Amino acid sequence: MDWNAIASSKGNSILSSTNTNDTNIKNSSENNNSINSNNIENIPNIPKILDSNNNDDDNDNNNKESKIENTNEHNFQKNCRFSWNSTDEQIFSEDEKTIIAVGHSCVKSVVPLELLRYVYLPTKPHNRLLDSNTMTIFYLHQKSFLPVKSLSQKEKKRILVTGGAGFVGSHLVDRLMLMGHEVIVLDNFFTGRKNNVSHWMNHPNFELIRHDVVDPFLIEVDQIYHLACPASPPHYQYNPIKTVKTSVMGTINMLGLAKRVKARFLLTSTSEVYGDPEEHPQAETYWGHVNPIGPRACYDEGKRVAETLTYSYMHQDDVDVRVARIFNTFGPRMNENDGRVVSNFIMQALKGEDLTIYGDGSQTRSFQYVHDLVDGLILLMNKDYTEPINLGNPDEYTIREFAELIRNEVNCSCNIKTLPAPTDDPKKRKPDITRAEQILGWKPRWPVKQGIGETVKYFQIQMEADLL
Ligand SMILES: O=c1ccn([C@@H]2O[C@H](COP(=O)(O)OP(=O)(O)O[C@H]3OC[C@@H](O)[C@H](O)[C@H]3O)[C@@H](O)[C@H]2O)c(=O)[nH]1
Repeated sequence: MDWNAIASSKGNSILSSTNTNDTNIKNSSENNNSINSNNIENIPNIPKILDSNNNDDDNDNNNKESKIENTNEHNFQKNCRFSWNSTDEQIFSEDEKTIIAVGHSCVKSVVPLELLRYVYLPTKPHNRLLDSNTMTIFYLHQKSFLPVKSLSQKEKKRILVTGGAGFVGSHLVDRLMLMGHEVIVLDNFFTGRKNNVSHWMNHPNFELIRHDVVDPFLIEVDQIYHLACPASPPHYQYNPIKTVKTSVMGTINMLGLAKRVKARFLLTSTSEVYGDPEEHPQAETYWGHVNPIGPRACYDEGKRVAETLTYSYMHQDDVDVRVARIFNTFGPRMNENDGRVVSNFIMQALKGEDLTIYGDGSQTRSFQYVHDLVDGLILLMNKDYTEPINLGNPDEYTIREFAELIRNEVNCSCNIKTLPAPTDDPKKRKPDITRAEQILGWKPRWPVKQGIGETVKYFQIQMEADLL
């Protein structure tokens, strides 16, 4: 991204201003996604930040067209009158219908949604150009970055995110970066992807390290968000021994690190610790119903041991811990072949294939959008509470209802076909989020339909750009 125009824009530089109300980010370049040696100079989609007062300067018609189109896309402030010092009341637009920001002011995690969308929902990929004639990809050099908050030395934390190149991890990293912290990502890229965080590479606040948490790692940090572990059933069942090792040895290594450098440690546990629940909805006090020798055990029991380890380090060694039990989560950057129901249904619908329901489709799940989860994780990390907390959206669907919802959202007339139910597939799941509401002041803000809309758009963009 060449945002050098930032420096030269008059007055409201998005980098230096704390109130970005008058700042527009525009893409004034061409929208041609295929390239040849003649137009390589005109590499498309290089956004420029211009002073909004300068909008009328350009008399070139073509340029005007592309400006209008891209203004709608990148004008972070147009409809939202967002300020970096926004309060929680300013998360929604004035008509209360549109979400314009994410986060919570009490932990200073509020950032404009448009900034985040700029990296996960570009109309064309920012850093890649596919030449379909020669089947070659040009990777574009990013010269500058989204604006991050300027924090004092006291406020600025060094934060380690294990699994930070994965689906959830990369959204957490985006938010922590925009908040102004220093972020170190550890990932072995089994399910994570460099592209999920490539927009931060070479940023002075960012480091990406290829490392498997199964091996010890030493670094001075203030906080550790421990996410590293494959989360989709086909992925975690692919190599169950490795999944157990990741949960057990990976968590021991990260807890050992937290103990040594006195960092606060947050474990991302899962609703799967409740197994095939006999209590509904599931509160944190429920002990669960897990088959210890079934195909899901490598993940379910792995995470249960990870929780046991976390509280053992707390009691025995005084490690400062947090535990989030994450319920089904979806959003952009899910792996298209990750095998979970949301990405499966969306990809099948976009390709016009049959939607595959496992079993009779009467099993239920409750789906949360990824921004809500990131909000909850940051709140939990920064609150003084050590018991486990459920993070999920209690909006419960049968899988058959969910298939209908995706068909409507994608507007496809695909059929539904049923396949055998997986062994030990939980029959129902819904979080009791009373604790999160009372302790964190958190509840989901994203209606499932709205999150699905963004996710469908993400997969559409990826498909159009031939990136899947
Ligand atoms: O194509 C599909 C995929 C999945 N399903 C069904 O949809 C339901 C949800 O399945 P997913 O694979 O998305 O997720 P699961 O609920 O089984 O596991 C998830 O639980 C919570 C998280 O911690 C993990 O991300 C994951 O383990 C299951 O009943 C599954 O059988 C389908 O009907 N069709």
